[in-house]
Amino acid sequence: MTAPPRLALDRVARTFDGVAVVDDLSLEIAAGEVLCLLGPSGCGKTTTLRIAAGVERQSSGRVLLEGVVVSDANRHEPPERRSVGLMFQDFALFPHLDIAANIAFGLSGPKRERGAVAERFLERVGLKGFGGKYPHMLSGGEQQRVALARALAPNPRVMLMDEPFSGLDNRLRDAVRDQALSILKAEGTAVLLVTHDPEEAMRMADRIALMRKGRIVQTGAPYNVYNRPVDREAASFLSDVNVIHGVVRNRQTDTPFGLFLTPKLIDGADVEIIVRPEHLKVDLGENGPPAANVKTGVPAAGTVVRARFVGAESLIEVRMEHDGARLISTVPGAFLPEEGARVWLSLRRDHCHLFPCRVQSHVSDPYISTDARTAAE
Ligand SMILES: Nc1ncnc2c1ncn2[C@@H]1O[C@H](COP(=O)(O)OP(=O)(O)OP(=O)(O)O)[C@@H](O)[C@H]1O
Repeated sequence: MTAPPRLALDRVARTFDGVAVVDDLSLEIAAGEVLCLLGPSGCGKTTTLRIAAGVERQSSGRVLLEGVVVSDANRHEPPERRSVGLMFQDFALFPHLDIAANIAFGLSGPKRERGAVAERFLERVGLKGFGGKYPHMLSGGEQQRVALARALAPNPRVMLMDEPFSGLDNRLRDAVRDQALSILKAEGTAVLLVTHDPEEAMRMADRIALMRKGRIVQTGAPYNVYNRPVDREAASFLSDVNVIHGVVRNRQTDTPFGLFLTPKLIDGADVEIIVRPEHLKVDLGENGPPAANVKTGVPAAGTVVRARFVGAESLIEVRMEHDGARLISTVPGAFLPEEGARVWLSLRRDHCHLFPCRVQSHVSDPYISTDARTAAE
């Protein structure tokens, strides 16, 4: 028999003043798994986490820990009875307690045992010997690691983390979160991590749950969420995107970059082809336009309006000749064509995502028929 998920939210909703902040949201997290709840500010991430912790009570739905209902319409276990660890951005260490006492604070049992556990977790986070110091004597990164040790010391079955690393500068953040991740993995803790930072989510998560307006709109491994977005908003939340517009004619969309088959869409439907900057190829075309091929379609010409070296890659902005639109390409290394140079752009067609526009100018429903859509899905 498979073990029940460490944490499950089952059709959870929360309204404030009649507004649904969390709306029919379900998720499950297994032991040793990191699920990142990723979404823009105000989409309901923190409220979801607070419901999981028991700090907030949902308006409807259930919260289960290891298959046991801890909150539904009839019961509500308080946070301290849920065996969940909490770590927030504004983690407050107790200033009047030394580091060892801070870590031992939530532990039960004889003082000596609590002290030994605190020592062990200090060592785990690389702060052996810091037990007698006080919080103000530690750097931000060290304090964050103490907060992690404090959250882990009671051996929680589930760890709930809300933007826990956002107070740290970039380099320190990478080091602290990599260390946190390896400890959490070693402990086999189920982790729900809330963030609005796609890079953090992709770095930390086994699965990302992309959230918008109180709902999860897509869940999957980071690679899949990045490479198979469900819609334009999902694509553009994870990185900058280029948008190429087209209109369906005879079941296909003709663009300056070649034809795209659109068999499910009706003639006249407006479509958007979304492509990330790293999937847009730049060619100087010194010997004329590069040849069209199956992988990259037809190259289209434009003029370089900006070329910048930004470290591991270069960023090239091109104004297209066919419609004046500006497209951005990122290419590895220091490839810097002259501003004003004529170049050819082509698309990695396997990384293009085609969606009907949300607002249509010629048709009311872009799909051929509801039946056709259902059959095709
Ligand atoms: N106690 C409350 N009373 C009324 N409205 C609330 C309450 N808590 C949250 N909200 C509202 O619910 C919405 C979602 O808030 P929440 O903090 O869950 O979003 P979030 O995605 O975590 O945002 P951020 O990334 O900015 O922290 C916001 O519009 C917020 O103002």
